[in-house]
Amino acid sequence: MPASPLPNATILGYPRLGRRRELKRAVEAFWKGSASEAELVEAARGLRAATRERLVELGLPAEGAAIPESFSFYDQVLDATLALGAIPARFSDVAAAEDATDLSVYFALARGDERHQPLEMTKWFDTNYHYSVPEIDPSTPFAANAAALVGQLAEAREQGVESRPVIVGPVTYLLLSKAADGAPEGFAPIDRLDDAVAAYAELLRELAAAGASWVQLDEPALVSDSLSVPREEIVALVERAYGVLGGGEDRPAILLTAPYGDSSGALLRLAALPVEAVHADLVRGTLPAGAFESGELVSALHRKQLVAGVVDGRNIWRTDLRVASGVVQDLRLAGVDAVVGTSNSLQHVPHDVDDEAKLEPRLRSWLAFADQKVSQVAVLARGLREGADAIEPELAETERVLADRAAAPGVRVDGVRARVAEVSDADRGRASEQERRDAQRALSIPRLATTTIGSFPQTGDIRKARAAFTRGEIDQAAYDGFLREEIERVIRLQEEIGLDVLVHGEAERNDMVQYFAENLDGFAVTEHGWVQSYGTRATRPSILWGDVSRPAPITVEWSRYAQSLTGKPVKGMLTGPVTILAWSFVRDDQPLGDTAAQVALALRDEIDDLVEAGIGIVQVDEPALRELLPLDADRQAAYLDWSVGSFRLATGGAAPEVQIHTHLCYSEFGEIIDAVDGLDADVTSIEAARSRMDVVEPLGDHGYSRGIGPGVYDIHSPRVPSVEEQTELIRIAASRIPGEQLWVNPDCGLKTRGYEETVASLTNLVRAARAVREGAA
Ligand code: MET
Ligand SMILES: [Zn+2]
Repeated sequence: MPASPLPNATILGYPRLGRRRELKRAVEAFWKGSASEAELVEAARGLRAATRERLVELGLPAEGAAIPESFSFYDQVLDATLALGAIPARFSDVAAAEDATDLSVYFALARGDERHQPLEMTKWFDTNYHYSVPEIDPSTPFAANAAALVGQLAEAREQGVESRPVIVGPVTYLLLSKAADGAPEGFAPIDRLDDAVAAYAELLRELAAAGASWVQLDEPALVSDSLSVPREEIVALVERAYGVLGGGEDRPAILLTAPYGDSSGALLRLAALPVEAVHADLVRGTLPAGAFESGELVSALHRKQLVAGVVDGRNIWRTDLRVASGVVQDLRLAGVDAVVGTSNSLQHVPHDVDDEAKLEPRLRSWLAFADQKVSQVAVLARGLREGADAIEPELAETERVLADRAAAPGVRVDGVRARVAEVSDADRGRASEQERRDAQRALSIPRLATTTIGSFPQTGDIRKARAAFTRGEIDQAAYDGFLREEIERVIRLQEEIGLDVLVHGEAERNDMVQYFAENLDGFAVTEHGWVQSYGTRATRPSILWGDVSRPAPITVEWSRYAQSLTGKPVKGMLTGPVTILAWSFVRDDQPLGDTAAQVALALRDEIDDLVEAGIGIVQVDEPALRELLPLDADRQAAYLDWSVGSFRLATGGAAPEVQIHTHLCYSEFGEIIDAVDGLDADVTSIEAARSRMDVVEPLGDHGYSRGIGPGVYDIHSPRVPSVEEQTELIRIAASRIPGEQLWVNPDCGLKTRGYEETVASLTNLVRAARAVREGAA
């Protein structure tokens, strides 16, 4: 300290799995034992080197800490746990083992072993990325371990790059932690803030000693109203923590970031902290109202840098460079030392549009994946250095591309728009609950009816057949024949097990969103557009680029076939509009609600056709309803309005005798219970086994009157829950919810499970339901 300022271009982070998911393969080989730890470490080093080289090639300076060290073997919150030495006591035997290495402890926490449950995983802010939840109690150790970060710095230096270590900041870290089992009543991890900050201070000292000029501390907690502590208090906690960290002598310069939302309410206070740079997400957020014009912001930022997150790290569209350039030029003109940056880490977008040779070139020209976004940052930064005129050709070019996008066929389809315009409130309402209950008696569904959530195990055979079909090795008829056999097998199996409401098993779907994207107009799918979901897992979100419509029925033939095989009711199975949007990259040129309504109408037609084909029960999954809830409380009401509205629009055409189910797979339910009620589904299944039915209580209190299926079988592990265990859970639920409303089902779909454990678990589930039904066990 004082360090030289950051160069005027940076990003907050970069995808970690590698362009071809090399890290996934390396880590999984290590887990399987087919690669040594040394080989894994070497692979990771190679990936990090490739990333740095690529970032320099794309225009980030190699000097001055513009390049973040955002690599992770598994998860950035887990990285922080290791860097802080905050190993939960229940893993102390692992850490003490003679042959323990940092990496073996790391993966034990991530994945568990025979004797240890892994750390829980949960969603990171409003993304579909999952982090490993730290477990903190009053005696959790905090002892800095900077080895990994220091190693990366040295590696970078050898490569001729001065990089910037990135760590989740102390306030966010603790607010995302949970109290370890056995922690005293009333204890909250954030109570340990001072201890954690001391460890961070030590980390910073070690980094400084290793030559780090800058460090990035991420505090997305600053933008969230969904944490256990109100936002106002979070800002105060950040002030307390950074007051201490900033006061430290031997430390790198600090860049404090606030990604994923609007920190404008706190920015003036953040600017007053003893840090050298603050970041603001200027895609989702704004600058503090009035403070810019009044000069307040400029004086608050005196001798500090502002990293202006003007390039969207959550989406794959080309940035409107003219608008972004305007924002950063205004800052510069006002006297702010602005650095062009991304709104958040690019870990949520795929690598490179140029890898997508099969995408329609016109669509491709509208897109920017991580690499294109880095180039855009570099262009904007040049505009700051040389003046906006210097980048006029680039500004004009994006303008041309955006205009092309706006006018391209399929982006606005008159018929689709006319239909949305005609939607009225009546389309979003069904018959009264009572009327529906009466009409649905004809379905003859027993009390405590047993069912599953939809998917059955996706076996190697299914994946092989799909791959062969995709490669053109088998034709449509052969593939369809294979799927029919699979459906028949799954139906017979469910009959044998004795389930009451059957499913066709979803063997035809590679993914519950992509399958619909492939069958609806307005979507495109990518070849290499992988985005990390957790650990080594990645998904390939589809791109929703145009007006959405359904050229032909999608699921109807499979459901009709399944129903033709059995006298028991077969549930039709659809993914809901909110989830389709949440797990795709969605056009940014109109409100999400407008797009959701188009998807809803397509699904509405699908439900009509299913009913026409003799399907009496249709499930519309909305597992992402909670995920998409805005972090900002002010935006939540509007969100709930369009999200619930789109579900109701999708299902509102169903006659009273059609039973509509929905499924949500998370248990923090309290926050959106009104929304779930608002969906007005006849039956809702939710995850509940892991929390031992905790979710049922708020429902009971709420006077929830429709059907509810709290999961009694945790499908996240291969463990087979016994009859007794499941009986107990059903009993707990039945003590809080009238038996007529209760359904018995697993927590979620079975696609990731094997057949052996699935059959055993479902057999036990059916026995448990019977036992409670008969009051005999
Ligand atoms: C993530 S929710 C999954 C629901 C889907 N119907 C399935 O069973 O797989
Ligand atoms: Zn689910």
